[in-house]
Amino acid sequence: GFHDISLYFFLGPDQWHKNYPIAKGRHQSPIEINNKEVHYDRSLLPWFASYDPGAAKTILNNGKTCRVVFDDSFDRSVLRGGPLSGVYRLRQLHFHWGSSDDHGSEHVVNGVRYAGELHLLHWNPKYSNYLDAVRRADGIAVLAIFLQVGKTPKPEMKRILEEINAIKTKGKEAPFPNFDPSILFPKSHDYWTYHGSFTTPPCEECITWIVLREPIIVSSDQMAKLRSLSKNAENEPDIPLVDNWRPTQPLYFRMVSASFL
Ligand SMILES: Cc1cc(C)cc(S(N)(=O)=O)c1
Ligand SMILES: [Zn+2]
Repeated sequence: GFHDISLYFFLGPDQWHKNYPIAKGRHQSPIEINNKEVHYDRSLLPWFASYDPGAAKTILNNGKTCRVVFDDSFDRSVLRGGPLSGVYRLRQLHFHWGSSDDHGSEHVVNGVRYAGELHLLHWNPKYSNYLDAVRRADGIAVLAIFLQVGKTPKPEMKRILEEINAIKTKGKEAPFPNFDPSILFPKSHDYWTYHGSFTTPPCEECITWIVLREPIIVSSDQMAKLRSLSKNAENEPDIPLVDNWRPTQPLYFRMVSASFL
């Protein structure tokens, strides 16, 4: 249908504003993070994730990314601290990647594009539900982790990538029980934070971004695994699911704060 997001990637991010004017807003994501414009904020607290592995439910291919969804019916898996006030409930995680290892991340750091980017999306339970939270400036918190291609991949990524065969085409879903995504975190919790938006339509400006400085290492084969996903449904001609990242957007008058010197 016309509201099918994958159509928007087909039309191109520069067309999104025709249906979602906010896509040309002043608080859009992703952005380029440049050391010159970053402000070290020593009042920033460390962030903490306390996730219940039992909250993991399913993994699915929705035609625009590979997504793992979690039970967010109560404060079961939460993110707290950092720039956030109160706890935010983990709802889903998903990935962005390119058509080759030299690009694919959404955020760019001092001109460096990574092969991919993992987003863990959380919502503020002070609002009655997720759809209410996406209409609020402090409604959503996304923890973003860069995927860097290297020789010694993180073994914890294997579990997700093994499931990829079961969700090759759009609409395919498989059970994904007993998974604590914090095993994917890098050693350092150093982060940048700024206020931004969804990187896909409707591009709501409701996200407190927490972008980790340290990437996690994946192998080139693991990135190829993500690229083996298809945008199309089972009985349709194959369209590789690649390059599901939005180009960086203007920073305008925003401050990017760093938790580290
Ligand atoms: C596809 C998609 C859905 C949602 C809720 C959030 C995002 S993002 N990239 O802004 O975290 C992407
Ligand atoms: Zn995302």
